[in-house]
Amino acid sequence: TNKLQVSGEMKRCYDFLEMTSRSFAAVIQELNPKLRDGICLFYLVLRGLDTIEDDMTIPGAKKRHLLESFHEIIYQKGWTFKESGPDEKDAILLVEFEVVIAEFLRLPTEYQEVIADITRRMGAGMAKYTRSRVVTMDDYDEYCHYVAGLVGHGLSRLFAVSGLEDKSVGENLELANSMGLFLQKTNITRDINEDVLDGRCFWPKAVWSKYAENEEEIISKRNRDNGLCALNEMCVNALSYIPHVMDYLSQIKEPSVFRFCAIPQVMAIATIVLCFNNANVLDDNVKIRKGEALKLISQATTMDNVKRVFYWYLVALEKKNHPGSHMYEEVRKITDKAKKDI
Ligand SMILES: CC(C)(C)CN1C(=O)[C@@H](CC(=O)N[C@@H](CC(=O)O)C(=O)O)O[C@H](c2cccc3ccccc23)c2cc(Cl)ccc21
Repeated sequence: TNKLQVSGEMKRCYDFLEMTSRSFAAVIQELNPKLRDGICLFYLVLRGLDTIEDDMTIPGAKKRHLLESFHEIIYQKGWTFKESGPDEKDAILLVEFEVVIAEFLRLPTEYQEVIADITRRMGAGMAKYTRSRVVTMDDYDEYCHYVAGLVGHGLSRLFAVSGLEDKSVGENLELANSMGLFLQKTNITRDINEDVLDGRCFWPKAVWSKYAENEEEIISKRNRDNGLCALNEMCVNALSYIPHVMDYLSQIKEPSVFRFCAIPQVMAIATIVLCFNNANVLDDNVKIRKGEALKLISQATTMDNVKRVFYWYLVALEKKNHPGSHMYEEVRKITDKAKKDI
């Protein structure tokens, strides 16, 4: 990455990228120059939204106003926000957000319009969910659409606008949505212990209320068998996006765009298979080992390799799926179908 060619402010933006998510920052920096800055800035704008959404010290009305107007804030030179709670890990990004805005305003107008449109729709969706909980399965799909599906929409439109991918990639937004939902639903399923201990819960009440009286009971040791039933239902729900993920990745041609898209997906399949029927998820924040992650990153280079990775993990899932484990039949259907298709 010849950083020397970027402006001082853009250099600072890449510093923020590395602060927020080191491993993924490297993948963004390896993107084709036509997309590198645009996606770095898109990522930072989304991280700015996320930092506001996550900050429990911002009063409800003020938070909703910030979320709903963030798509206009990104056009306001000099805007900064110094009121983040002390625990917000990315607070520095909002303090120095004017740097992101200055560079955003230097992007081609077409890129700005995609980023602003997604920011507007995501901010409105996040604002809606500051008031209501995720109750029904439709709420679950809608919330994940707002915070992750729309990212797929925006990225696919940027890929098309850059000319590096076919126009159709920016039009088939159902597949793009599924790319985001697979990642987000995997994260939500994995993070239940951390979220419940933080007083939050993104698992739909429609699932957990069959097995627990309240959110704390999902992870309690005395309710373990029921907690595992809920966990397995959450895993099966996330696994349902795999066919769409395969179809989406099959249409991506530019190598750096393929890796950018494939790396999070191979991490997600490994994570969701690790979570299935795994009581540790209810007690801890389980993560795939660093060595396994590095191996996955090295594999996420071609469609054939990605198919092999998914196939391998679905065979591993089949091995974990014992008669008597909850969702046994549904998992059988997924693994049998995948063994035919992949
Ligand atoms: C919520 C989320 C899944 C959309 C977050 N999200 C991702 O998870 C990142 C990966 C990431 O940040 N990994 C972190 C791990 C972590 O923080 O959990 C890492 O350090 O490796 O990838 C996604 C992402 C990348 C490529 C294609 C996508 C298509 C649709 C939706 C999202 C897509 C992402 C792309 C952009 Cl532009 C912005 C955000 C994301």
